[in-house]
Amino acid sequence: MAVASEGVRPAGAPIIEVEGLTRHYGKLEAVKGISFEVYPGEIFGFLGPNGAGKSTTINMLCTLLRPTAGRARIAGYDLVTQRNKVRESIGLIFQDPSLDDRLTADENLRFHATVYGLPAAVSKQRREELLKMVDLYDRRDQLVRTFSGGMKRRLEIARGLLHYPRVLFLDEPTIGLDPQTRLHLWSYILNLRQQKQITMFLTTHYMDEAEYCDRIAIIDHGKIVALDTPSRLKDMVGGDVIRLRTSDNAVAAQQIKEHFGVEPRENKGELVFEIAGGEELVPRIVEKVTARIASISVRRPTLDDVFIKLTGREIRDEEADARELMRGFMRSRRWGRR
Ligand SMILES: Nc1ncnc2c1ncn2[C@@H]1O[C@H](COP(=O)(O)OP(=O)(O)OP(=O)(O)O)[C@@H](O)[C@H]1O
Repeated sequence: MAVASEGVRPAGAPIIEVEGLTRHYGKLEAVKGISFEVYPGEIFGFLGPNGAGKSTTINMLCTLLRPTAGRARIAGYDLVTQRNKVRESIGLIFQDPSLDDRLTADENLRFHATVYGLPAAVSKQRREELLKMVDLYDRRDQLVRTFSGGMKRRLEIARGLLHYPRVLFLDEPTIGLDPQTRLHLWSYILNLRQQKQITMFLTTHYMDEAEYCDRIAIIDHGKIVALDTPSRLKDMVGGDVIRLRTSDNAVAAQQIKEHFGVEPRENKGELVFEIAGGEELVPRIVEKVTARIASISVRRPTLDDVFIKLTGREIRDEEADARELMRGFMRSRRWGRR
């Protein structure tokens, strides 16, 4: 499988350097010798389906999981031999909430500041600054239990930044949140990058979310299959995406191949193919395909199309949807129980 070239490489020394990073769980090779670099101030995304190895990678980079092989440096510190230095340089925001909802927003931050050994005056000043930044200052003395999912995530972001890390790791930061809250949270993340020039490494399986990243590594079965900016990745698809539903897909596919030189694939009863200048070609397609056309659509490629092009599969599948639903359910139960 080809790995897309890294077309745009930001200037300066990398803040995350990963070389041949590998992790086995028994016989399973969950992460298979991946290599990449992230540059200061970048929002770098790891995009891939459930089970691709995203969490395993982020856990290794956060020093929570020991690599089986390979090496990595964060802010110049070696992941294995300088673990404490790495930990001082990073902030973490995980999939599952880790706030104490019996405490107030400010108490949660104060506890974290104590763990990091921040002097009282510094802690007070940063708590104030960060609570304002995530728009929770007015709610600082209220119990986290009364917060919405989006507010809790914002508080987690503030907490992850208390010790002024150089790199913030976010594992599926918006999982289980509704689309509007996800959008809102992203405006905070982008704002944060602008204000603090912080480097962010995040994992996601949401295509729209990956679009916010400066660069994306697409990961599948523990390997990076492409790494580039979202727009350059989409260029790989090679034109617009045309979907066609006909009364006889076999005949239509043959005619498209004959007249346009592309071989459509069948997906859920539709013929799908990529071609440059799709909109202008629609009348000719209608003319050349003799099977009755029930529907035809043309759109610009998405990252989903890139993933299909690279792996032959869609990134979302029903199993993943079901797993995510279950995760949201478990999370709401856990919060409810406390
Ligand atoms: N502790 C573990 N023991 C054994 N296998 C594991 C363990 N953690 C993960 N795996 C396996 O390693 C592979 C990669 O999992 P990982 O959680 O890193 O993927 P992911 O891309 O983050 O997916 P998800 O979003 O579902 O967490 C999967 O096959 C998973 O089942």
